[in-house]
Amino acid sequence: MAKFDMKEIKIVDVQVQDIRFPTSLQAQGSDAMHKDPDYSCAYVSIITSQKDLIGYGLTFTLGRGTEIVCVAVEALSFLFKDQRLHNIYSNFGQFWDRVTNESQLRWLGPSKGVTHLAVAALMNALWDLWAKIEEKPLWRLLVDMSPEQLVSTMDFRYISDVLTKEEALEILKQQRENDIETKIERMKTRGYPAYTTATGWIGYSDDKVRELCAKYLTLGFTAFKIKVGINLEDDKRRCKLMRDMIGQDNLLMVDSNQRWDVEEAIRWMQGLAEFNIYWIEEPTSPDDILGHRAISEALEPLGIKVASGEVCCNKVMFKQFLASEAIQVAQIDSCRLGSINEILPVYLMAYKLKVPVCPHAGGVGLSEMVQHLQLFDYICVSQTLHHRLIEFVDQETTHFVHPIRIENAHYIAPTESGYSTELKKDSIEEFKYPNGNWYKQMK
Ligand SMILES: C[C@H](O)[C@@H](O)CC(=O)C(=O)O
Ligand SMILES: [Mg+2]
Repeated sequence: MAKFDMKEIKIVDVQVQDIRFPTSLQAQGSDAMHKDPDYSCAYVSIITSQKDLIGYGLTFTLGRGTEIVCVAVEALSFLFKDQRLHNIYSNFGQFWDRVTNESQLRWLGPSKGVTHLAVAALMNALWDLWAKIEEKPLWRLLVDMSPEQLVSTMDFRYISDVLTKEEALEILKQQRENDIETKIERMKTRGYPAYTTATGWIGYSDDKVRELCAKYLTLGFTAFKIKVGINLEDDKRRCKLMRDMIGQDNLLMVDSNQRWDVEEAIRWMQGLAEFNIYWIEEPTSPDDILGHRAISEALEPLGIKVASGEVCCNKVMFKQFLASEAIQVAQIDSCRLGSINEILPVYLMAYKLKVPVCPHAGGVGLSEMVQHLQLFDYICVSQTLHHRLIEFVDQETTHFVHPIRIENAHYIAPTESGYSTELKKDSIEEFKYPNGNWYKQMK
């Protein structure tokens, strides 16, 4: 007998808080374009009529700007208030469409920018709530849903030229016939392989990079990412340093965070090719599909893949990147796309078009969320770990009530109910902006 009756429960309030961690002070998270990122989030609580039943969701931001996303959350919240949960979840895809296409607010997007980040925060909270109602970790909720139920959470408008609802259903049904129990067991015991970006932020000194490489090698990591893009000679020195530390057998990825023009990206990467680079991430404008394709073609003979997606704002953009072979690694982001309703069709398109998904993580809560999604992909969609890794950065994970568990450089399947999105009360009190304790002391 289910603990909660969704027909009885209503949403009574939607609250949003601006939470900012001062990570820029130590150059944590710095890259060629974001030199002083303060890892932040617009943090949403969906309060229900059922005592203590709250859904938490968030979207990742970088300091200034978080308050704008909070205003967008407030502007959308009327669509959630007073709704019965049954009405939302019984046709979740339709509800997603209603929120994403609210007839006045959609003008600010559609499906991109501040309003879409707000959609992600709100819908992430709804997914957390659903998993809590079912008393399951989110990944398990997805695994236990029938293919029909899963498809009913998605919206195929604008992507049915590449993936129809019927095809999605067919893929999910077909994969379910394979042995999923062994895969579930593997995720609980050995976990999902990770790579780390914690070693190579652009503001770190060479000594710090060395020290962190040594630390993460000891922890069992075999794949490392370093930030590049400002000065080629510096990048050569830093890549050599990384290679000297991690050896030739481990993977080395680089990330320029949208720094270059297309031709410049090609030349730059030709200059770094001697360091045996596995992928170049976000080499140019994240909206430039043709540019990514040109870079991919030029770098293919050098064995360098092109990765992108952390700011790819919707399923339509992903459709084009995937279908035009512009990227060889798809990096979905749990807060940039409009939550799981939009992420699942991207996983299915990537599966159909044979592009591995290696999600963007770290940030605030991204690792906590994407572990659930990547586990679902492994168990029910791609069913392989080949060429697949989840990013790992340990910043900000300690602020979560149920932080990620990493063992021997693998994400171990979460066991607690929900989407792992709840922040600790003490962390909120300390870092809420502008009146948290940390900010009061700064005045
Ligand atoms: C500003 C962020 O730290 C960004 O550099 C993260 C990123 O590109 C990544 O994790 O990859
Ligand atoms: Mg990146």
